[in-house]
Amino acid sequence: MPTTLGILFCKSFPKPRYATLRKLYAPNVPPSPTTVLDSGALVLYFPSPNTVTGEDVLELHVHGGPAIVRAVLAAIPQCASKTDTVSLEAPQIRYAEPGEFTRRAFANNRMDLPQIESLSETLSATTEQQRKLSVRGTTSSLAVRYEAWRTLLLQARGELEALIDFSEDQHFDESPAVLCASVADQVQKLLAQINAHVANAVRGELLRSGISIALLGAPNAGKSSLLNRIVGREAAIVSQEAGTTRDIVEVGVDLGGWLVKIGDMAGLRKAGLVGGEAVGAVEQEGIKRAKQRALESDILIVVQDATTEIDSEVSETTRQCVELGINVVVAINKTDRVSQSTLDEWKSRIQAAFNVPAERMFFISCAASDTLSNRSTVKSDSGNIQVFLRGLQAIFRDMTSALVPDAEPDPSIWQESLGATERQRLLLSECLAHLDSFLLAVQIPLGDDRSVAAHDQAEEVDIVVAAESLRQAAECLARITGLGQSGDVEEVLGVVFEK
Ligand SMILES: Nc1nc2c(ncn2[C@@H]2O[C@H](COP(=O)(O)OP(=O)(O)OP(=O)(O)O)[C@@H](O)[C@H]2O)c(=O)[nH]1
Repeated sequence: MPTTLGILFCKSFPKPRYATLRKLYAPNVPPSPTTVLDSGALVLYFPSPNTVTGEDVLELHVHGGPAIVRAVLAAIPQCASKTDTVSLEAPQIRYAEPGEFTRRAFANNRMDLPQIESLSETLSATTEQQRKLSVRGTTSSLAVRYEAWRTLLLQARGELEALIDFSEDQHFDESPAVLCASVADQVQKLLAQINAHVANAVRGELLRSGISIALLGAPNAGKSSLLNRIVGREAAIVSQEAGTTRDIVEVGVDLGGWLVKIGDMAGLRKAGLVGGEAVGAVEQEGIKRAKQRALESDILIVVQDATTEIDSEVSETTRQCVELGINVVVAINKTDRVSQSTLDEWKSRIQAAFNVPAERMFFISCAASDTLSNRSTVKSDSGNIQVFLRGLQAIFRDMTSALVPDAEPDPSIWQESLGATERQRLLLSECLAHLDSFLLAVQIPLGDDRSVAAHDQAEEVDIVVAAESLRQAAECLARITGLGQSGDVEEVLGVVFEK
């Protein structure tokens, strides 16, 4: 196709992969100084197949004036109206549909489906960690891994089906029982790998959708003040009046490269009369929502006023969060109002109340004057807020770094697992369910005590059912890479190009 456009240059077609300076002329009229469209365009020609789409690509870098751009765009379709001396046939020239280059790249095997999904994420990445995550997925390594797993399953299924296809007197090098055991062994190893991959994909999801943080504490503990210090603006109302925050105030912020969603919530206190003051229905509803939000968070920050006692409602909800495995951090606030000896006492009190290790305990003062909006330039850290933020970031790093299975020779491949998208993760979970069915069919115990020893009586094993489970598991992997049902490809491309 680009050779057709040679008519624009009135000169030799540029040497492939060299940036060449060319005048662009109006097509189909004798070239003259009056038919020049752009006096100096940079032209780059990339012949297929090693191009972004796998097809010939011609890039015209013209001067940026709207009139020049308009004239060149108007001239391009005219190139197709007559064949020039170089091209054999005049192709249709039209504007590309949204995402068409990527679609063509996929059709010409220049990109696989996981790469396209990552490209979509690269384009929507807003934080540094999201950028790193999406860049990891733009190589073809994820697709290569899925395809290797699928091949392994197809081979395993082939071995099993040999047992069905051949007659009983057929000679096998291995007995059916040994063969079943060997296939089951391979499947169990694969299952462990996919499980580790899925666990990392869940961690990657935290980077993509943001880490959810809940601020929990008694009324007036300083939750809104802390939120404002973290985000560097007055996102929530701060007041001396207890019970100021009624509903959840959600704020999304980029903290050191991580997207976090912080929820400032109503202060917890028991329903009924508190200090002669009634807790109204609206506040009660706020407290209910606050507890729920805490239980659904990835990180719970308990804000404790250093001048008051620990509230029983706060400690109860915190304990529930600890039981759920939620990361709990305690920020002892208003340190400007108490002595050092009181602060020392707080350490043991917090440990006893919440069982939180010392590195998850921070002594802060939200009343201190430096603001976080200029935190990169602030040298002093009055209020210890920056120490607190660094502590939080260490937790983010911990929660979002790849888990590497023991004795893994190449940890880098597990980094890439973080880049697996939610669609891939769901299909992998489906694949795991089929592998479990397979192991059940060959009667390998499920659960932690999985044994690689196959059932001695291989004749009792339902080989047909087992082989079918392997086929379905392999199909899930095929759907991830776009080798499965064509509907999957269209669905993914549709979602990506919609964005
Ligand atoms: N001295 C001192 N006062 C603080 C500090 N942090 C917050 N305060 C004050 O404590 C009061 C309550 O602060 P808020 O941030 O509104 O507390 P809250 O926990 O959001 O309160 P509710 O919305 O009622 O749950 C305000 O008057 C703040 O100025 C601090 O570190 N030191």
